[in-house]
This record gives sequence, structure tokens and C-alpha cells, in this order.
Amino acid sequence: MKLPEPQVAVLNAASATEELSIDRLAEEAGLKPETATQAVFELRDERLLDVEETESVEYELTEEGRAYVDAGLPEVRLYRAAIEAGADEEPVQMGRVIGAADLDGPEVDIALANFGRKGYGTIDSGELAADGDADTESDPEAVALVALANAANGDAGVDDGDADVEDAGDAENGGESETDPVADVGDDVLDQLVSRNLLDRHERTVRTVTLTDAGVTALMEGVETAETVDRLTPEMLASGEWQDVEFTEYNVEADAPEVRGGKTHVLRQTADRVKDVLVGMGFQEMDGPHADADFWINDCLFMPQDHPARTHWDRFALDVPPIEDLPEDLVDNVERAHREGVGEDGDGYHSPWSEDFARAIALRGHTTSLSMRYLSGTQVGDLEPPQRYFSVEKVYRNDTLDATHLLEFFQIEGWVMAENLSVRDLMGTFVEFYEQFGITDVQFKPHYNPYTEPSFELFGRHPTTGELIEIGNSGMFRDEVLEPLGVEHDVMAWGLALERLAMLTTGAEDIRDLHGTLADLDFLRGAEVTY
Ligand SMILES: N[C@@H](Cc1ccccc1)C(=O)O
Repeated sequence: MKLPEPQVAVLNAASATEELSIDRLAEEAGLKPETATQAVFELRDERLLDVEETESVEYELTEEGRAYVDAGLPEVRLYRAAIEAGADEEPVQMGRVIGAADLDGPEVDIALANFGRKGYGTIDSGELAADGDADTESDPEAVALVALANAANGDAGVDDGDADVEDAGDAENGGESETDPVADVGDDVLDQLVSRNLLDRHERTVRTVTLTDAGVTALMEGVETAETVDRLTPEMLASGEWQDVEFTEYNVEADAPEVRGGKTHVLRQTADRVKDVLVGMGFQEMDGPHADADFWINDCLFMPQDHPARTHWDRFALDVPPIEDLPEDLVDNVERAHREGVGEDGDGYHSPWSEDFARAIALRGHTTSLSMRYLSGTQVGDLEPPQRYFSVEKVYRNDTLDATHLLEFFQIEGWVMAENLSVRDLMGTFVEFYEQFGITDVQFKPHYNPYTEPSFELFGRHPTTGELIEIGNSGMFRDEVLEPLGVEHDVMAWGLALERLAMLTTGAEDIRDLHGTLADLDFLRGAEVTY
């Protein structure tokens, strides 16, 4: 087998039985660590080496920690001074003890806090009492500090002069098995020292390398240095060897790692396609506020104010001032429709109706609020038939998250105003729309909405599970909706779920695979829609 020189050196230095760190391998192979690291990974890719990663934790004394190694912990100094002042016999004036303990500035607070915490004594109305039996000699924090300092000094100068102390299970840096100083110190003591800012904790990844069976076999069969080199190394540059070597030719057919560029999310692709289709069918786009007055979200739709969907269970209410600008005539008309009904035989709800509630702001639970705004003439003026409007926008519902429900999702809202519309027009529109997405068996089920009559739910068959899933809701707006708005023609309308459409076109079985924090990236990368 022929390999580039650094790989040959690393392979020869590696062992099948002993785990070696990359630094150690680099040293034995006479390579710079970065050259060795690269060679290690190349050899791993060729399955000649195994690389194992372990997290190691290192502790380093801070400047403050080092200062206490010599001077003693402030609380220990305070205790000694207290004993000398006889505070184990009877309480002593605190100021006297502090003075004698030679504590300055911030050390005073540190000493007092830890003195109490460790039960060295008590402080009461300016007097300090010491517990004569306290054993400051074996204070775990003090003992640990000294042990860590000794270990760090022992190491210093041997390697890189780093005064680091490593946690258990690490066999590098010198290798000689001394007892691990950190292993004897309990985790809670280490945590305490870190939180007192006497120790710094560093986490790092240590990679250890062993030969694989294939690596051993390769070595036994003989590994030679390839005559050509495939890259420049720092060593070649430093020695000038680069001038004499022959470089390997590029293999433009070699496998390369897969590079994934960004792509438009399937939901966005679906939304864009929906817009294209609807514009192609003669629709114009609506827009409007995500947070809107309940008036537009519900009252205009003849939704009684005590309807369950309007309770705090389903609604995301917002703690903001109520809406001010509502057309007064419209407010009156809507109130009248709710209380008394419309037309000659209209009846209304005869239930209380509060304008304050109507003006309160919430996140919209459907984009039918936009349809109300547009139909009322407040957005683009009064509209003469025929008119077609749509939106593909986000709505918010306090639902329970599951395979078919999200708390935020996109609705494909739409309506058509014309003279003499029938249910056939409504159904025909959906058939034409869904055909553009390859969905040819839309099914209709009679339904009830307070604002449409008749109403229909739409269902589509899931391509992989074969189950019928609900994909939309629709109907012809009632007079109780249209009359207050001043609309004198028929209006058919709908709200379709964009995510459900995407489930049918991508085969996603769980809506959460499509978007949100739980989205399945592999699924999304592979999801292909041919819109
Ligand atoms: N607002 C309805 C959809 C709908 C809109 C317009 C008319 C009829 C139904 C929903 O969210 O389910």
C-alpha cells in the first residue's frame, strides 16, 4: 500500500493496543500536530485507524485561588484569629477579630459568609463566636486547593508550562502514572471552588487513536511512501522539500463530500404555488394584521360572544389597548345582527353583546378576519361583483399539538363575490384548485359554521396512510354576516390548511415533521414537490 508520507509516519507510530493521543502520535511521528491531525482523519476515513473522542475536564487555579494557597482561605484565617481572641470561650467584638485576621477589602465579606456556611461559628449583633471543635486543618476546600496547586506545580515546565490539572482517566502528557489529584476531590467541592471563582473549569475533547485490524494488516503487508505527494505540509515548506517533490495529479472523478446548499422550504414552495394557482384563477391577495380586534375575527362573522372558540381556552388574548378605529355604522349593524338578527324573519342570539369584548385584541385564529375587513369596504373600498380574493397567511390557535395540529399554521383563505353563486360553484372551485396539486379525489362533508350556510368540510386522502384527512372548511356566508357588511351579493368562502395540503403532496405523516422546532431536517431535505 502506498500512502502520503505523513500518513505513513502516523500509521507506524500508532498502536493496536495502546490508545495514543494525537499530540503523542505527532511527537512520535515527528510531525506538527496539525499535520498529524489531518493524517489521522484521512487514515480514519480509509478505516486504518479508529479515533475515539472523550470529553475531559480540566481545572485551573485562578489568581485568587493561588493567593489563598499561600495565605489560607479567608474564613480559615478568620477562624484562627477568632480562636486566638478566645471567641470559643465567649463571643468577641467582630471588628477586633477581623483586624487581627488581617483581612482586607472584599476578603472580609468572603470570610464572614464562608465562616457561617461552614459552621466555624456564628455572628450575632456584631459579636463573633467560634466553634472550638471546628477542624479547619481538614477544610475540604483548603485541602483541595493545595492538592491542585501541588499537582499543577509538578506539571509545570515539563510540557508546555501549562498549570492545568486534569480530571481522571487521562493518560497523556508525560504518561507516568501519578495519582490523579482531582480524582480525590469530590465534585461538590470542585463545584464550590468554581462558584467561589477560585478554580476555572475547562472542558475539552481529547481524541485517542488506535490501529484497526485493517491498519495492522496494512502495516504487516508493508506500507510505503507514495512517490508523489498530494499536498503541501508545513514541514515541506520549512525544509524546502516542496521544491523537489512530485505532486499527485488531481483526480476529478474522486468521490467528494456531499455539499448541501440552501433550498426553499417545502411549505414555502407550497405557499408560492398556491399563490400562483389562485392568481391564475383570477384572485387578488389580501393582507392585514396578525393581532386584530375580536370584532374582525369573530363578531363580524356572527360568532356569538359566548361561543366556545371565543373563550380564553382557545384564544391567544393580548394585553394591549383595544382597537380604536372601527367604522361606527358597522359596529351598530353587527351588534344589531347579534341581538335581533337580520331580515324579516331573522332572530339573532338575544344574548348579551359587549362592544368592549369586540374591541379587544387577540391573535387571529383564522384569516377570515381579513375577508371581513375586505368585504366591509374598509380596505380597498366598496366592491362590485365579481370579486375574488385570497390570502396565504399565518393563524394562531391554542390547540393541543399533535400529528395533525400546530399552534401556528398557515391558512389559505379565499372568497368569491358574485351574483347567484351555488354550492356547485364552491365545489367546482376546490376541484379545480386541488387538481393543480395532483389531488383529484376531494371529498365534501356537510358541516356547521355560525357564519356560513350551507357549510362543508373538505377531506383528502393521505398518499401513504390512505386515511382521509381534513384539509379545509368552507361555505356560503349567511345574511347575518353579509347584511351588516353592506354586501348585497352572494359570497362563497373557505379556509384551507396549507400544512395539510403539504402533507398530501409530500407524504409527511406528522405535521410536526414539516415545521416548528421538531421538524425533521432529513425529511425536509429529501422532500420533493413538483409544483
Ligand atoms: N374560518 C374557517 C374557514 C372558513 C372560512 C370562510 C368560510 C367558511 C369557513 C376556519 O378557520 O375553519
